[in-house]
Amino acid sequence: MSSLAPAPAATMRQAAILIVDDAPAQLGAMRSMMLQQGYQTFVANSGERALSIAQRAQPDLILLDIVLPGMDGMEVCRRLKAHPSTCNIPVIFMSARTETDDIVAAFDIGAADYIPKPLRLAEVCARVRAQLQFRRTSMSQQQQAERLRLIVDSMDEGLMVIEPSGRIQYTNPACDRYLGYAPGELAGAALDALLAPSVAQECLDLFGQDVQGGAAPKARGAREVLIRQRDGNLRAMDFTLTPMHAEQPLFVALLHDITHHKQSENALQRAAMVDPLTKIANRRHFDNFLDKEWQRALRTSQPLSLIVLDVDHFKGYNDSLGHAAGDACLQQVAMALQSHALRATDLAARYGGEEFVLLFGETGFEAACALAETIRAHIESLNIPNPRSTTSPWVTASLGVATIVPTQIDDTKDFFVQADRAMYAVKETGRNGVRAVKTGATFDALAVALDA
Ligand SMILES: Nc1nc2c(ncn2[C@@H]2O[C@H](COP(=O)(O)OP(=O)(O)OP(=O)(O)O)[C@@H](O)[C@H]2O)c(=O)[nH]1
Repeated sequence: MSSLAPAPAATMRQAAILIVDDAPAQLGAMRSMMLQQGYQTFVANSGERALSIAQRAQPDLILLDIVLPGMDGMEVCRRLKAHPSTCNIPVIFMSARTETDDIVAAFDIGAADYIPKPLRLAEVCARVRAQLQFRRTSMSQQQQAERLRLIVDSMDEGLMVIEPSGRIQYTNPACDRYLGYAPGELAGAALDALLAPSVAQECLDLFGQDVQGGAAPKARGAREVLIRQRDGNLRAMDFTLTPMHAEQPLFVALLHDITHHKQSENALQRAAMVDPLTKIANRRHFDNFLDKEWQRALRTSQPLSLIVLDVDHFKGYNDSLGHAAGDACLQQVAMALQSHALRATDLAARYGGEEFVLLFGETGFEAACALAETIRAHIESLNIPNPRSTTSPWVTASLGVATIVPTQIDDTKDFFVQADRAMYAVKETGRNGVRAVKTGATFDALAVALDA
């Protein structure tokens, strides 16, 4: 025993050793040697006792004699390995049997080591140390793996591990949750079950380049994709692909849900197009809409009609009833206008102050005149009193109409000016009326032809 190496610092953590031997002298010697090494010890002189202590005390290592009364060491080891609470405890056999068959049988049932008797105590200590060190290392690896699993499981981002063929190997709980799948259900699925075919193909191309290219693989920046959920709905996600440095080429996809971000982006976009007071389209929306409808009318040679509407004597209205009442009046007028612009090719908008505009696609001159008159009558029939009006006891409006079949030499600006001028002509001739003009090169040419 004097030749034994000093106990290494690691053993000061008091690893617990269970020593199983039916020979009291051997048991005693082993025990005092292990104590001297700084280990905590348990002893058992039978297989049954060894099993019971192992389950209760959960030692870090078991030194197990093979020849025992009753249940032999081989059977003890078999049972230890079969039980979940003891299967990971390393077992070192100690035996005088040194036949190859015995040694092979011992390793086959899960022995960590096999020490021949008579024991050389320094060798026993060295083997015990090695096993304990190995156990510590593998336990810390297990703990690390467990910690990594916990991190991946509790991530808010979805994570997928994908093979270069596009086969999904693993998805974390956030990914399953986002896409509405049960845990593990996506494993084995193809990437194109989730992505649009063109996007899935792009990913496969990238995988191919990374696998064959030999160049240092690098992460691809996040890109916005629509991912198909299990119920078929699409969900907007930021999608980042990163090659994984593993034995086999694999790719990690990170999915960041941007549905809320998209919703607020859409809400912002919508808000940017709406007049805050009246909640109908604003001038910017109208200008874009006019450009779009103009281009369409150019292609189809269909007429386009524009109404510019200005509330009459609105300054007087505000002055007599207050600004808040003025606001409410504008809201009522806007609602009335909105009710006349129902087709996808129509739009009612507040252009500014008490001025409104309405655009009607595929609407000719007569139809636009009729519409304008209906709208004028509608405003008057709202019966909103306007005490200062010299035109009517009620709030009224003046409407200018312009109709055009646009050609390449016409422009939207002049079209608007024509409707505006018509509206001012109504103002000058008593208000609460409609004035309409046909404008643009098509009608000019027609007028010339008729005059001729
Ligand atoms: N309450 C309210 N008033 C507004 C708003 N925008 C513009 N106005 C008012 O609308 C009035 C427009 O007055 P004017 O341009 O002189 O025209 P008017 O009094 O309607 O006279 P005519 O157009 O000639 O019939 C001004 O007093 C503005 O202050 C608004 O958002 N709310």
